[in-house]
Amino acid sequence: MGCNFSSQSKVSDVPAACDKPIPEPDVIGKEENIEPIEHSAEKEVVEKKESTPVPPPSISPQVALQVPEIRASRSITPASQKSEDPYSHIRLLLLGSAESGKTTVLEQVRLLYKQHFTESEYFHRRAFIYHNIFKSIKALCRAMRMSDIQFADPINMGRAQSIIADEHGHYGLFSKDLAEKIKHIWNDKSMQKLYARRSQFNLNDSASYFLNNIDKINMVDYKPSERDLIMAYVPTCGVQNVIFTACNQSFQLFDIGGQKIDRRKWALQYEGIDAIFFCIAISEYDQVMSEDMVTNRLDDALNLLQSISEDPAFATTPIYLFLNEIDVFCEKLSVIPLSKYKPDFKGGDQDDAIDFMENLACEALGKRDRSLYRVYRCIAIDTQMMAELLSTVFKDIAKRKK
Ligand SMILES: Nc1nc2c(ncn2[C@@H]2O[C@H](COP(=O)(O)OP(=O)(O)OP(=O)(O)O)[C@@H](O)[C@H]2O)c(=O)[nH]1
Ligand SMILES: [Mg+2]
Repeated sequence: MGCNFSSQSKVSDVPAACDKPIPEPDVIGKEENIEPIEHSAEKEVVEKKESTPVPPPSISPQVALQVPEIRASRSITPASQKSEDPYSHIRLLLLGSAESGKTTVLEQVRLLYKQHFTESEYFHRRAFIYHNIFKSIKALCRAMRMSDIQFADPINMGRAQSIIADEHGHYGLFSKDLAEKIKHIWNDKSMQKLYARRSQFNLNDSASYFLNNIDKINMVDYKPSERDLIMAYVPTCGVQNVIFTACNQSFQLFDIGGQKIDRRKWALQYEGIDAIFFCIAISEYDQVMSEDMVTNRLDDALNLLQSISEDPAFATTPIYLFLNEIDVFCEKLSVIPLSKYKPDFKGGDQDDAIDFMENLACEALGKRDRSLYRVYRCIAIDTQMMAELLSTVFKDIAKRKK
């Protein structure tokens, strides 16, 4: 049986998705402070501190989007120093391992609670969309090389080799030649067969979404849509936060990078936190961490949840647990049996498998009073689902605060 308070999300008719990216060296550059946005109506503020730089928009897009792949300062300013009166808001902290959906939740909050993106943020996300596309096609080419599948068009073999050999980050418009190569490879009949087996190798969850839209994206005047922003993966380095109003209450939501290197600085953000949003990508049951290529990602996420749950700093702080990526999880189950990785799972349908995952999470929260956590099943890229879920959660938090 699952825990109480679960939102029984529909697991049929969910968007198609795929696997996590093949690990590569960290992306980055120097730290960037994005100007706070002020909305005249409610004076809501978005503050950002990410260390993923993008050259200034004044440079020509072709040149400007070539973001260097250097990781620089990852310093995190303690949340308590980030606004004049940090305790005037209900303070929420997003935690979870890398690629668990934390930033996706934050970006849904921004879309749903009308925190518009600045031009520089669009520019920044756009750079990463090119990078996401290149990383995905490279991962697919590598997987093809390792598989027993041959390209339907033999010319694509040479194209794939050149993609694999290309060490650039590709944070900008693709040349016409490169765009054509990517399209030929992606549209190869055999590639589609390989893609159907994507659960067997690491691939970004949004690979097909962006690869299918490459013509629209590879345009000088391309501006990402809201959907594109939600689908992009921009690894968070440092901390970012958004201030918004819900249930007549002011909230401040903090999002921190979930990679191991970032976790060392998490504790700087713990002061004065009113509730934790913890994300687990339950689809990761068969994957290993990019940091060490050994630790199972789900086990890592559950251990992390347990350590946060048992941290004295959060002894009385409610945890809202988001069992995320239900769509990818359900898609994967038929290809990669859960019992192979979790022998305690004795089989059953999708709902049984989700219940099993929920039980694992509840075990990790085992020492915590039942009134101090809620568990929700979600697909963070689904804006409608998140609208309902977040509204319920904000109401609950506001009620607790009264
Ligand atoms: N299909 C699918 N994709 C998702 C879901 N949630 C997030 N994603 C995608 O997964 C990728 C990673 O999500 P993020 O929200 O950036 O992950 P994160 O936890 O912030 O990762 P770090 O910043 O590295 O700690 C993005 O491409 C998202 O679009 C989901 O429920 N389903
Ligand atoms: Mg993030």
